[in-house]
Amino acid sequence: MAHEPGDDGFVTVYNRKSPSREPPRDDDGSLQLQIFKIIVIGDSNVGKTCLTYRFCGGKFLKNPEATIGVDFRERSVDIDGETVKLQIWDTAGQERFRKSMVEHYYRNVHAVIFVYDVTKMSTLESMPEWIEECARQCVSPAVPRILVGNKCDLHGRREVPTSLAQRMADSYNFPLFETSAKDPGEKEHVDAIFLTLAYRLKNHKPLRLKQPSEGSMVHLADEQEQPPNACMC
Ligand SMILES: Nc1nc2c(ncn2[C@@H]2O[C@H](COP(=O)(O)OP(=O)(O)OP(=O)(O)O)[C@@H](O)[C@H]2O)c(=O)[nH]1
Repeated sequence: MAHEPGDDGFVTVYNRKSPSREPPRDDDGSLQLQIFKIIVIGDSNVGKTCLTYRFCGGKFLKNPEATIGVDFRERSVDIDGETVKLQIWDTAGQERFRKSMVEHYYRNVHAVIFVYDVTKMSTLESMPEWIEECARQCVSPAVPRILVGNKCDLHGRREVPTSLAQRMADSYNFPLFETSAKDPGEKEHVDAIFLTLAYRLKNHKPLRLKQPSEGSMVHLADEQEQPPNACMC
């Protein structure tokens, strides 16, 4: 079971290697580790599992099964010389596999990744419903949200033009990324999407994220400081 971090991303973890199972020796006998909870949301089959697996496992997951409830994946990354752990919640897209879990998805979340499939227009069209669900669950507006179009490797089957997705992203003030969990050439781009969020969370700074052209790297630009996740409800 994954640890659930608090609003500031910190959880208390215990040293599993300790033969006595006692906490490691720190000031108060505990080790503080910064963990950020990132949830991945969107219609079934858009590639949420494959994207999270690409980031956490480094590979394209062949033959994934529909997610039931939630799957957890984790990856530790180095941000400005400090290690932070990204706890990725790969959520179920199918209503029947997610309805009892929705509150858990959004509790203490630090960032939300909304995913659609560039080869299926309906997955972009349903995006407002996912965004409304997120709002209904009292996720603070200060929690970063991004929009990701997946399956860009399927060039001949694209239904969603970048311009249309960009308009939707702009209307919500989200950064837009287009990528592919399958294309090995997009591995670094997938990493960059998650690392950008990690940087933002670690530094509590909003970032303007740009994707100037297909396949190019993410560009970051700092804005003013903003408080971390704090539920307004
Ligand atoms: N061509 C291509 N196929 C992909 C890509 N990502 C995922 N797929 C395929 O899309 C299908 C669904 O992928 P999943 O990752 O299971 O989708 P999901 O959004 O997690 O689905 P749920 O668990 O039902 O919510 C699988 O057949 C994958 O092989 C991609 O970038 N390109």
